[in-house]
Amino acid sequence: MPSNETTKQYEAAKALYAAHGIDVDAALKKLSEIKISMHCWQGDDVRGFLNRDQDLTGGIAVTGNYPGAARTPDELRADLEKAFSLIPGKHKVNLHAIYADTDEKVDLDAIEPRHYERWVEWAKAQGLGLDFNPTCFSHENSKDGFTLSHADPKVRDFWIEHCKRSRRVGAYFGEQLGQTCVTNVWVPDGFKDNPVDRLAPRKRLKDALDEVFAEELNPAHNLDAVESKVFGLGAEAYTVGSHEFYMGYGLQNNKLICLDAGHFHPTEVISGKLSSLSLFAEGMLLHVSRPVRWDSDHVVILDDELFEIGKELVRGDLLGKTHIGLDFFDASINRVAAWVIGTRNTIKALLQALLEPTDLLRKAELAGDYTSRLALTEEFKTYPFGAIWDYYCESQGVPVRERWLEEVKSYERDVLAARG
Ligand SMILES: C[C@H](O)[C@H](O)[C@@H](O)C(=O)CO
Ligand SMILES: [Mn+2]
Repeated sequence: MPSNETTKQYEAAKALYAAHGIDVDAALKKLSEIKISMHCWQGDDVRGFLNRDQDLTGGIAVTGNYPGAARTPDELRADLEKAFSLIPGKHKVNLHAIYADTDEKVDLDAIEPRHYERWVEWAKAQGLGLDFNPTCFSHENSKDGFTLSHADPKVRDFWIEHCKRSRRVGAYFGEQLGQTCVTNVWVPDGFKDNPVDRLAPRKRLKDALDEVFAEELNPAHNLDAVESKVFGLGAEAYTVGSHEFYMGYGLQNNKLICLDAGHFHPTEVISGKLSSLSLFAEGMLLHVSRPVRWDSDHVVILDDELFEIGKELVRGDLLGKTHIGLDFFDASINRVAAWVIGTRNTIKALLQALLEPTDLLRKAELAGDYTSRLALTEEFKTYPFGAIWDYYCESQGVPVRERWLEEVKSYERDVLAARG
């Protein structure tokens, strides 16, 4: 229950919003229904448990050596639980295939739902949903930078098999948990230098995806997404799975189109793409991230783009067809804190958007009153949103403001420090 002081501040703030016709209680109810898919790989620097001897490849990089990374599935789950205890709402965990929790030595082309059973049992007990991703990197068969579009059919088949099996794991999650799992395919395939033939790898990728998606799965259990990228480390000149490629593929094949905030040119933003995609796509998956000069996967902060993403989703009523996931990995700070900061910020941006008097602003815009549009959007930025956020946190039983940091610090002292 929120304290008297928090409630007092909330009531005062609520009256200001109500003056513009905003129902704050309804906004909070809506917010509590939005699930954020928190990516497991922030907890251990994208290592996973299947190929721990392999270096991270695929043109992505984690920098930093902050102590306390999870080394086992139990440690990772304990860290996730800690993070969720500091984040309001009930959410999802996004797993990569390499996070299988099994005593068997299993390769990626042999994974089965049973290798993820412990994750399902845990998710059930925690009331969480699960999402999934085939891991097409950090493996012997991806060492030359190509997977599903590989010119060698043997290598290609390995990855096709892995992706097919990943979808079945996704369907198993959805069926077991009663919440649709989004299985997202991202491959790092690309050339460091200018290719002669841009078409052939794309043709191979298209055909490989057709094979991967050939099996019909119950959409209530599993939805497929495809994720593009402009470039990766070591694949600077050409990426097979470009935005145009996957937009075309997704539209033609009714797949969710995944937009990762770090996968576009530095001045290009994903918020601006949502309205267009919503008119044509089956749905969208977001990888909310923060590129700093490149796809650096910094922890998400409350910046203009995050607010804009929230506003686009709310103003366009796109929450029903958009799955919100996070994708960042920073090993230079406490990893539990990284999750808490990024996830709380994403929820805050959605709350800001839900508290906007959109109808009023839309009327001003339609009437050509751009002066009011600008004046009001600027004034609403400093409305007492913090008081609403504090009330929401307390009513959801999680710490207000920076109080969560103390809990992370003591977890670091009591649990993470022992890991070295
Ligand atoms: C772990 C990766 O970040 C993830 O699979 C993918 O979504 C990506 O964004 C690669 O750059
Ligand atoms: Mn991503």
